[in-house]
Amino acid sequence: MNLPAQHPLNDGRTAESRLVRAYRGERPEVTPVWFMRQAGRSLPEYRELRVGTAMLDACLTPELASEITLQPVRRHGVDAGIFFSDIVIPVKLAGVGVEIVPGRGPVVEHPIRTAADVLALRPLDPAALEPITRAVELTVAQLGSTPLIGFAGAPYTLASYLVEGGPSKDQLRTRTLMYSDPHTWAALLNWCADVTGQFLRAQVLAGASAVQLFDSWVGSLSEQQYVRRVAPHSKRALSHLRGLDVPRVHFGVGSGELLHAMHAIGVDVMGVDWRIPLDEAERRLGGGVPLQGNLDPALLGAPLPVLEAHVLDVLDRGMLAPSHVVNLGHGVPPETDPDVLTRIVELVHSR
Ligand SMILES: Cc1c2[nH]c(c1CCC(=O)O)Cc1[nH]c(c(CCC(=O)O)c1C)Cc1[nH]c(c(CCC(=O)O)c1C)Cc1[nH]c(c(C)c1CCC(=O)O)C2
Repeated sequence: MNLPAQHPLNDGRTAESRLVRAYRGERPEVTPVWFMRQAGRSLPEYRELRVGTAMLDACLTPELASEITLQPVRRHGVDAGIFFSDIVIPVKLAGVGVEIVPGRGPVVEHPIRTAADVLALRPLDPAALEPITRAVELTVAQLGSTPLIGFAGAPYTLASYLVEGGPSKDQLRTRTLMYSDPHTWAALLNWCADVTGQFLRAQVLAGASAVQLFDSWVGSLSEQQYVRRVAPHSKRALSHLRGLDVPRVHFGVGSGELLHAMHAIGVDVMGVDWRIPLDEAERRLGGGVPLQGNLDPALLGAPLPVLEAHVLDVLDRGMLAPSHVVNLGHGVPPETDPDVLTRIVELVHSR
């Protein structure tokens, strides 16, 4: 491994954690669990800390980003922290005007739609990643033997925000660009792959013990277009982790038809949304792939006995995979009662 000697995976702090073992395909006695968007608006302590600070400013203030990352770990006893940041941070650090509008998501000042727009994109100066490095270092020092998961947005999902200028239902303009101007498309996705790959590498070098590549909106693509026009760029993003032996997780919403192709870019673990059961995901992947997921976030608001039965069903189906990390099929909805998340952690750990 080319990880720094004092890296948590190298110095033994996290290598034997339940999460890292499960990501490597072992079955620890207790199934690990964490939640996408575990840090954030479901927590009153998060809302309190965020008062008066814009989302992306919070991400770039190391002490704040670190504290927000730690909050759900302390509160719920989850098996990992997920670094508090956002997929658009590397885009912003490369000089693109982007902010996060509360309740809406990332909004880009000048959407990127033409060859000239793509040509004008600047590379990311590695020095700009300093606040990320610092925040990760502060966080892993506090986490001790609990692993930190680093993450980044995959090129397609990032490009969808750049082209649409904000959140969109089915990435229509983005897909139109993909069909109409393959050269501009490839240049844009390569740029996204490099900034997002640099962001990912910085987190691992600073101490993250695993990474998750979020291709959240990949479900709007056909498998054929994914393989031809997107997968090579996702691979390129991961190539920035060359020489760094950390488990790689890949996840997209509505990606049931793409599981096999998404796994084939060279990842260790597949995240599954709630639309197909884990035994079906296992079948589609042809067996042998560790799985993560896939509680339906809608059930967080259901009566406790209904939710608990669902958790047990997901655990049962996960037994068919070589290993399983419990998570939601997408992020924690902001209106979730945080005690419900704590209850899920207790239930998973008690089985
Ligand atoms: C698509 C995407 C984005 N950002 C992210 C993705 C991929 C994951 C997914 O599919 O949800 C990734 C992300 N964004 C955030 C995290 C933090 C870590 C965690 O999961 O706890 C992670 C992993 C913080 C955040 N990122 C955002 C928030 C909410 C903003 C706030 O609290 O003010 C948080 C906690 C903002 C954001 N950023 C983005 C969206 C769609 C939104 C939501 C808009 C809203 O509902 O307000 C883009």
